Amino acid sequence: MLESQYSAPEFDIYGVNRPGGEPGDWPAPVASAPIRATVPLPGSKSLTNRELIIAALANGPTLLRAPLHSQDSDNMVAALRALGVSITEVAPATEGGFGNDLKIVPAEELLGSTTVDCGQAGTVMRFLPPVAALALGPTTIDADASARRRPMNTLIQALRALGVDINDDARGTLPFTVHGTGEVRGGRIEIDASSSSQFVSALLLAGSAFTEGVHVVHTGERLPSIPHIDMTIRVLAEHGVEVTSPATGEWIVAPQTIRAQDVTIEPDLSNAAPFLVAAVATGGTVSVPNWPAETTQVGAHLAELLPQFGATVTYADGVLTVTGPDTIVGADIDLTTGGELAPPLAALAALASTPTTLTGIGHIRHHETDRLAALRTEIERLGGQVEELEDGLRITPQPLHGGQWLSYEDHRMSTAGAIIGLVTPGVEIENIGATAKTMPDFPQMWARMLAGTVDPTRAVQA
Ligand SMILES: O=C(O)C1=C[C@@H](OP(=O)(O)O)[C@@H](O)[C@H](O)C1
Ligand SMILES: C=C(OP(=O)(O)O)C(=O)O
Repeated sequence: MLESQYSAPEFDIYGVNRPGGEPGDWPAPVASAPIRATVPLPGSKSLTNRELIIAALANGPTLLRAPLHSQDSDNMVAALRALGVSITEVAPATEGGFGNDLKIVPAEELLGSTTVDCGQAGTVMRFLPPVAALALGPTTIDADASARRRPMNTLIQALRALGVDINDDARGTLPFTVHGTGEVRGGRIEIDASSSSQFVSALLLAGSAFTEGVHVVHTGERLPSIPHIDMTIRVLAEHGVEVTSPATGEWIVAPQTIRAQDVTIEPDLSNAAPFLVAAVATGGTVSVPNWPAETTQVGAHLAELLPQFGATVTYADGVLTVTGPDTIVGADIDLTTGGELAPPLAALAALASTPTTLTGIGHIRHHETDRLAALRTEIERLGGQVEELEDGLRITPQPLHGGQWLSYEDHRMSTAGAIIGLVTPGVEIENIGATAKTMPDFPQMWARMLAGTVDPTRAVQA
């Protein structure tokens, strides 16, 4: 296993643990007043890992500006390097405060005979195997123990049907070995992507490099996270790759060249959620700069979702601002398109004055953890009332009390606990380090938000 540079902080940044927690837990800071802060955010995980895959398959070098640097992106970088892609860090022309740019030079020939560690990253475990199939030699793909439960069978069966030789243990999960021959036949394939949109994205991202291209037909009853498929299509289009969709749930990519092109990664709008929700939870105001006017990121839906809880949202000059209400109200929301927003919204719902129902999110049982069970368990442990539905949660607000909040090695569980802790004294987050998956600086960013300060190096970019 590769060692990531990111790990849990050795001690909490506030120095002491409060009663109710275990040594090493992170005492969630309580907001002593409504939060007022501007919070710049690091790059999008979903865009960074798509652009890395595309750059690796492109017809020349690429400069990725303002990419995310976190466990998920590190695992993607390491995986592509293991296949022979050159990825180097270069100092950014404009200091954005979130680390170096990345220069990617595709391999003359992708080579397997290697092992890849996906860590916890769904985008690596789904997007990398089709690329490994294009490499010459075997690539063994594995992940953290906690991620070995995530569904992979749809991709394994799809790649086999497209002509790829895969050695697995028939459990439909990692680890498995892709025996790459340097080419993939491709063609038409029917898949059931109801457990993750990432299966569709994975086939489309690499499909233009398959000999016959790829024609994906989704046969399942439901398809979650459609904005993430739209993101894949948009990013491919920006590199000259046309994806056509002759019918709903059907996509065709003809064999074609991926044009190398330098890109700037947008801030991660899903990671904006805990900060914007903090404004709602405390009746304060939080602004996020560099918010794109137009984007395929599902986090942009927060601008319509948060007003349903009573918040006011404004957008001007590239800055999104959320102001909390005097009284948070509950909402009934179908989150089929944005399941990754469920943890922060569930945390907010637990602080509302009336019940909330979140539906369309049965598939988030297959995220970093079973998020429906994890949210119910942890909110209930603090005194809340949550009913687990087949495809969602019904949250009935109750007075909450402090106590330990387990993270299940899930970054969005850690940040959901931090939200509740803002207004509930004594919440102790077990494993705040789980946030390193997509936001290694989360504890520091949270502290800066509470202090209302903005790091001048991270001010709004021109
Ligand atoms: O393609 C992507 O970048 C993602 C797709 C979604 O996955 P699911 O379709 O499995 O929900 C999302 O939840 C995940 O955080 C990122
Ligand atoms: C589901 C998520 O991640 P992944 O990319 O690992 O699927 C997430 O970030 O909420």
